[in-house]
Amino acid sequence: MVFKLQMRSNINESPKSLPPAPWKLPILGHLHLLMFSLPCHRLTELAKKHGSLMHLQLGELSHLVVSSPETAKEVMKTHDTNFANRPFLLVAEIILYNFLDIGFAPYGGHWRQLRKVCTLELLSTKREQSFRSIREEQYYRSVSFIKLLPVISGRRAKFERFHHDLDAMLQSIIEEHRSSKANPKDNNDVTDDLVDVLLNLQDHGGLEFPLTTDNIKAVILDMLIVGTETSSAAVEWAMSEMIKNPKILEKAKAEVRQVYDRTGDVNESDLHKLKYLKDSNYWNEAESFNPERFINSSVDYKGTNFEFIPFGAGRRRCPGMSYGMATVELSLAQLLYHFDWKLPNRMKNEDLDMTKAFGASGRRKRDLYLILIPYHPPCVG
Ligand code: HEM
Repeated sequence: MVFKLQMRSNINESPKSLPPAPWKLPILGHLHLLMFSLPCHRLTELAKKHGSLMHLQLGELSHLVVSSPETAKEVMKTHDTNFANRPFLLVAEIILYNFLDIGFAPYGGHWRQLRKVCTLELLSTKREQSFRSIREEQYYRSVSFIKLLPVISGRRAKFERFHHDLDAMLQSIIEEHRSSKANPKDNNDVTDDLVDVLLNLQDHGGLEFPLTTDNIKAVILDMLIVGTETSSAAVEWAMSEMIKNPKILEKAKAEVRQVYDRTGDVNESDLHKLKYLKDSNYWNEAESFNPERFINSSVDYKGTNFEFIPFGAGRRRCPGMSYGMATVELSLAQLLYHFDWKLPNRMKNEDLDMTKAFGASGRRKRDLYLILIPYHPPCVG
């Protein structure tokens, strides 16, 4: 099994036109098959048995599961718009203002407009720098809320209470921005941040669909939750894999220190010099961590090579790809540059537990605890 991709489709196809499927239960469909182990592992087993294209019924939605890059390309060509819709999630309905964000918006004009705003106004290179301060500030304000997400276990009343608190926080952020816009003298910040940009678009954007305040709140949540969860999960896994494979850790550390030792300043502008760090953990022997496989390889991560699609593919592929890559690479470069790392309590590297948690961003099941030893660069005292 070299590749696996789950695609969603709610087309009412007749059973005859659907690809092969495992046996299913009357109401659950195939849900029971994914409940007792990690979906990615279970799907791999099922694909081995049923072929490179199978059909799974999960509740009311029909899913196509594709397990080879060639089949994926073919299927995307013929069914592209069907895969542009998201599955229904109660948590997204309640927390994201009835799907008013980008990530869960149904495919159509409204989503297209938000996606354009996101790509051109929020995640453009020009904006990236000016958003750094708000990302940090708002990240800390909301992190305690975000941490609660996995604890909430599927009940409408709990989601609604959570949404109520989150909404109050977002409302106060918006009001603060409105009032500092109205009183520019009290405001020391000269650059527009993410909220300012969205409020400006709401007031003067000339958009096809009006940008409501709920829209703005939902988009802020997308940027905070999607943007931080995915990047931090990637950093956490990369660190775990390197701790488990000390030779790789040494190589990555040596490269980072060779590039940055001259100044001691780990900045974004020299990231392109790090060849080894542009890692990942999929593919041939998909379960083994082997960054070497990407060196001199023509396969990239941008969504056209279906062997490797960490950011998705097609119309809904991740608009935060460049930003996410920069965040992950810079965080790893800083962690590797400034510290040496070891496991606590004389734990052996090979004993590090690598179990994945059940969930969308695929985090570690158990937190990663490491001892850090500061590194003193030769040039900077
Ligand atoms: C390493 C970091 C990241 C990874 C691995 C990642 C991965 C993904 C994936 C797999 C998707 C679904 C794509 C599909 O359905 O085909 C997605 C969607 C999305 N991502 Fe990311 N992402 C990352 C960082 C970010 C950042 C930093 C932001 C914004 C600040 C962001 C914003 C979004 C949004 C808004 C969507 C929904 C797009 C839509 O539905 O049209 N992501 N991401």
